[in-house]
Amino acid sequence: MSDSPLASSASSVSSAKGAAPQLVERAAALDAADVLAPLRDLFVLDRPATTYLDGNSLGALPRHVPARLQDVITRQWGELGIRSWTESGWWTAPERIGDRIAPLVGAAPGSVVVGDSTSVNVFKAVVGAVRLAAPAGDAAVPADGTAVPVRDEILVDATTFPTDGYIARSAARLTGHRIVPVDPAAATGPGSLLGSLGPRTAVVLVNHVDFRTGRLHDLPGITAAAHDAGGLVVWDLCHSAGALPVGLDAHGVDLAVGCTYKYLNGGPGAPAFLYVAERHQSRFDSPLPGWNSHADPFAMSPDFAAAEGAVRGRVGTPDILSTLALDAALDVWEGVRIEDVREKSLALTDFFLECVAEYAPPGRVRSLTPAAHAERGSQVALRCAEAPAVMAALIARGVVGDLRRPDVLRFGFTPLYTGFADAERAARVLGEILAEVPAEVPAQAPAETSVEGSAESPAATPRADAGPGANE
Ligand SMILES: Cc1ncc(COP(=O)(O)O)c(C=O)c1O
Ligand SMILES: Nc1c(O)cccc1C(=O)C[C@H](N)C(=O)O
Repeated sequence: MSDSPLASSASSVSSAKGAAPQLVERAAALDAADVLAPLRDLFVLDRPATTYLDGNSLGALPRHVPARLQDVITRQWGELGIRSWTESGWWTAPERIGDRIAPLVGAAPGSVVVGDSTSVNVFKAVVGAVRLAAPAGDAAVPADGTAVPVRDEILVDATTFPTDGYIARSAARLTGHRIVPVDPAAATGPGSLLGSLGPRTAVVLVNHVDFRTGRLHDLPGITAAAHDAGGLVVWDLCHSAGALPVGLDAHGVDLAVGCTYKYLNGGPGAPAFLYVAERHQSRFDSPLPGWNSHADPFAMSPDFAAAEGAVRGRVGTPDILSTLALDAALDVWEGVRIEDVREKSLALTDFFLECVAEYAPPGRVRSLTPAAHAERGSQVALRCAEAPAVMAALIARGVVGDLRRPDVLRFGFTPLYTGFADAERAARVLGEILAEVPAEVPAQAPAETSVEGSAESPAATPRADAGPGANE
């Protein structure tokens, strides 16, 4: 792998065929003024050969992680062996590392724990939330005999990453609730999240940023509205943790989950995290109470007594190698302000859209990502009729984004290591490829954001993912 400093990458871009000089110069100026630019050297990036825009699927490797893992394996495991559970702090790693993630998502110490996959944590959070809400079937019957509707509905983001939907449906079957699919982006009306809240709402499960379109949902507004209706909210932060300020405590979120292998760079299959608001912790009743969630695990008691705090969200023995790789990866956040990350993320995605408008032949791609900053996460999704061939060609030329079938090109922008010259190069290579790949059908779908101009709400896209193909 070769890494080169920003300056040499900018000069290689400026001499590139077909580059628009004003964009190359702007990219160089923006990179030079970027307060986060020095962090890029903390990562292994195959530059200039590769422009890595897939940190919204798998974050890049921080340089120091291999040596730290080597120590965990050879010294902590090899030499200390079983003693490392105490002497190397293995036993308390899930809550200690949770406390390192907490400030990045606006959570108090003691409210975040790492472990298991996001999917498993969605299960814990949804069932836990249902148990915190008024139990289904427990209708209060007032003196006049009028039945009060029970809280028997789980509202689920209809555009959710599939695993959340599958797990919510299973949780609903187990708890006797019904699933109500809702559109979290629609302001009001039938089918909208806000319009579906009511006295039957027990729990709302929403993705903070839509994995496909990059749309950022209104966490403060949805949380407040769900509470006004008497329900609880579970947020999936996979695409926002480490990409933008979340403010879990400030906005009164009940429970949240997220993965650590995207913007937190914890590595493939790194453990996920679970947030339980302080005010709910004493009543949080995990559906997966394992011995690691017990108040005194080594009592090995047949009776379960839940630990205090976020620790009760643990289940069984943590995956120490992955957990400590994540621990090491989090070092790159030392002194980094998430507000600076957000500012750069928006500037990067704005600039990329501007470059795409300059380089892409008219009408070949349309942005599904909202133009409004308040509605945008840290990725750009472009609808393109020839997306599978185009993404394969992009990857072959060193621009690594991903494809979401059938027709979405996704580009993730990770402010810790993505620069403005990367955005310019990616858009330029995309333009070259689009000029070579013949158009299948005119891409003129309405109600999307044209990269050439105005912003409108993107339509929900059909989902047909079945398994990984070329960078899926
Ligand atoms: C929003 C969201 N939730 C959940 C997941 C996946 O969960 P898991 O870590 O269990 O694979 C992803 C991505 O894989 C995701 O984007
Ligand atoms: N977790 C993934 C994996 O193990 C393989 C490939 C992709 C992923 C992803 O994270 C996909 C991602 N959540 C998405 O937004 O599409």
